[in-house]
Amino acid sequence: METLTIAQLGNPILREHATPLSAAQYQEFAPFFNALQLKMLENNGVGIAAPQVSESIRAFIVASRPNPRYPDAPMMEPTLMLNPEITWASESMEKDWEGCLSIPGIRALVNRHSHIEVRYDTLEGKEVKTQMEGFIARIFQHELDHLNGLVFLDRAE
Ligand SMILES: O=C(CSC(=O)[C@H](Cc1ccccc1)CC(F)(F)F)c1ccccc1
Ligand SMILES: [Zn+2]
Repeated sequence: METLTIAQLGNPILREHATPLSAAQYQEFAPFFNALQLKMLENNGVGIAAPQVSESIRAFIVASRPNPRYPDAPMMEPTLMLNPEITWASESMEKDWEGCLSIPGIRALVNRHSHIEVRYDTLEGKEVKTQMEGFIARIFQHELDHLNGLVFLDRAE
């Protein structure tokens, strides 16, 4: 596999609606998902979506960690989420700063749901249903937007 390149804003791939994966494909993509996680880590990201490396499939990684901007952000293992969905979202919204590996050097204030309930599949094909709030909920919503051809600037206040 050639090394992954992060698509920058202006690349039409970032504007596509990504394609769902069939469970039969999960294991097939395992090497790609490892490369995707490495790409995120080498760029100090707290998340990354497959379309950002020009693979228009419904998969992303969430990897919250404390950082200067979010000192109280929870430390979590990088988590691969396949065919992710929001099943419930709070009325209450919170505004905070976001960045994007596809739009380097730009930060914007973005309104996101404070609490969400989500579902996704793991690489092993197990369905996970869980609740998220705060920074993790923010990252999930940011990455899900990437699967639907949206970037955070589209929602900037
Ligand atoms: O700007 C970055 C890197 S940009 C980043 O990690 C994006 C994820 C993200 C950062 C901040 C808020 C929500 C999502 C990753 C992307 F672009 F692939 F989606 C950042 C890192 C830690 C905290 C805040 C910002
Ligand atoms: Zn992004």
